[in-house]
Amino acid sequence: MVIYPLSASGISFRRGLSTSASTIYALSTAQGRAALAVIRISGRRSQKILQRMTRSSKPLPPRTASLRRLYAPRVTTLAPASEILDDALTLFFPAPKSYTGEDIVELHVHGGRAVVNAVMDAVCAYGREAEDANTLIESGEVEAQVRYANPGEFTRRAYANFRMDLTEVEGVSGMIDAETETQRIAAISAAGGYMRRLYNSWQAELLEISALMAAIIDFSEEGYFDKSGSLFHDSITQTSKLLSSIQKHSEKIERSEILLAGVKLALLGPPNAGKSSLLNLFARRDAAIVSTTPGTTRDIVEIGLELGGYKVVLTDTAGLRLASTIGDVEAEGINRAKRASAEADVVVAVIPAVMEDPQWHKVVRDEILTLQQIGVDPNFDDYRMDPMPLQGKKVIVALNKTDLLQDSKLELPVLINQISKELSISEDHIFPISCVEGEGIDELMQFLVNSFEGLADLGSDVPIGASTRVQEIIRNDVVPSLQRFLEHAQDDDVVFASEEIRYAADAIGKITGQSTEMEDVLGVVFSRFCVGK
Ligand SMILES: Nc1nc2c(c(=O)[nH]1)N(C=O)[C@@H](CNc1ccc(C(=O)N[C@@H](CCC(=O)O)C(=O)O)cc1)CN2
Repeated sequence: MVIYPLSASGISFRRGLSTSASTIYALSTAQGRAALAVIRISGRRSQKILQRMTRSSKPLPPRTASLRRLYAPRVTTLAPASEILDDALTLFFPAPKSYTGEDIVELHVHGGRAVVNAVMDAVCAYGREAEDANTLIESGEVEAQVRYANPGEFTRRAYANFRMDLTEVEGVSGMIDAETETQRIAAISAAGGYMRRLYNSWQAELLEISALMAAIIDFSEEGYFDKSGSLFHDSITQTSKLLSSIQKHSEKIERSEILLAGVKLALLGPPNAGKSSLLNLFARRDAAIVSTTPGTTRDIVEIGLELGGYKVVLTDTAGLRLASTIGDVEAEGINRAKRASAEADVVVAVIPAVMEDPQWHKVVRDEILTLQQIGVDPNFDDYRMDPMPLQGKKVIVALNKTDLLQDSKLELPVLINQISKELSISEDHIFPISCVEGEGIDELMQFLVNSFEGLADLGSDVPIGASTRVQEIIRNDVVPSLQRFLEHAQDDDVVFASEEIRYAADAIGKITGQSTEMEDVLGVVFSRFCVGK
């Protein structure tokens, strides 16, 4: 039997070999004054450190919170009372049932800077006491140490000890970085093992197909299998099905991306229309300079905010004006404004209900009409939500300063109708607002939130977060190799086809951080075909 090496990539993660001599500790909560702080210790010496620190010889009850007094090492030169460090809630998780798979101790202390520093100094000092060194020399280890953890080292140990795969590791960092509700939901699917299970199931299926292919190759001469046989046919069907679900998954990741990176929302409009005031209302803070002098916003102000659970990157742009009436600096600002609007997912055109300069529409109208015609990336077509009479950009009008109208009941319908016609924007997409009085802001925001939902268009699916690493492996390795499999299979090229399956399985192994072994393939072959018989 020909055995093809699976891990051609040669990646080695040295997993399972992590009987690290060092015990690590770190402040797991944020730096700085706080009500509480959690100090985590992981490694063989953690229990010993805790016993000494609490001056207790009793082993701690596993996985149970207990209130203990923490003492400084006796070396202190200060008054005896200073030996008391803090009263802390302590936890002990014995290996292997812990986050890292090693013994873990958690100290929940008061969150003052001096408390944290003193407790951490004590952890280090107790950990380095000579007695331990003797035990370690006996056990044949030289370099046992207690030291402050490197970034991500607890999770790295969790991975090394097979407590997590790489998608879960990435999920954990996603949980920590999540700023919005959607980002959190996207991260929990990875952190909670959903991606691991999904990718492992793909890999298991590929190994099964690989086993089929190996059997076809090995026994074809003996007449048990042939290329026209049903097994070969089955493997092609199975692979095409798998390929299509992998492609669907990949599209879902791309759609989720807009939620994760943020919807790009641009504010556009003539000078002094109230764009910055609207931005401030959105951001609920004074983020942009609000001034009544036209042309204040010469540059682009970018603000990240959360609207209805969506991350939004909002750009306030320079007011559009006629190029002949402005200076170079402002002209550059206007160019940037145009670029920002062209790149935006949604554009809010802010137009004052009472026009100071009737020339506004020459510029704004042209700009908005151009935006509507800007072709969007064809890949984004399916995410575009509604059947708006717009070709390209989604443009919404905020008709501002309605408080300045003499008789808004009478004037507004006329204005809305006029703008709708001039800009070929549906009346439903024109929102009368007053930034000064806060009128109509909620309705506008609600509409925006609804359109964000349309942009990501995940249906009933939850957003999934996948790292660029994962996306690239799926896009550049897994999908192409399965496509090549189908091509080779079409040409009855069983050997080449079978190599592609193994390549795809190996690529998925790269995603989860576990490399596939030929043993797995053999295991499946034996269980399915009773080869030795
Ligand atoms: N105090 C505290 N809170 C925390 C954490 C932590 O480490 N400490 N976490 C850190 O990220 C998260 C929880 N994650 C954890 C994941 C696994 C285990 C653990 O002990 N796992 C064992 C036992 C599981 C069980 O009880 O059945 C295991 O998997 O074998 C603990 C925390 C969030 N909150």
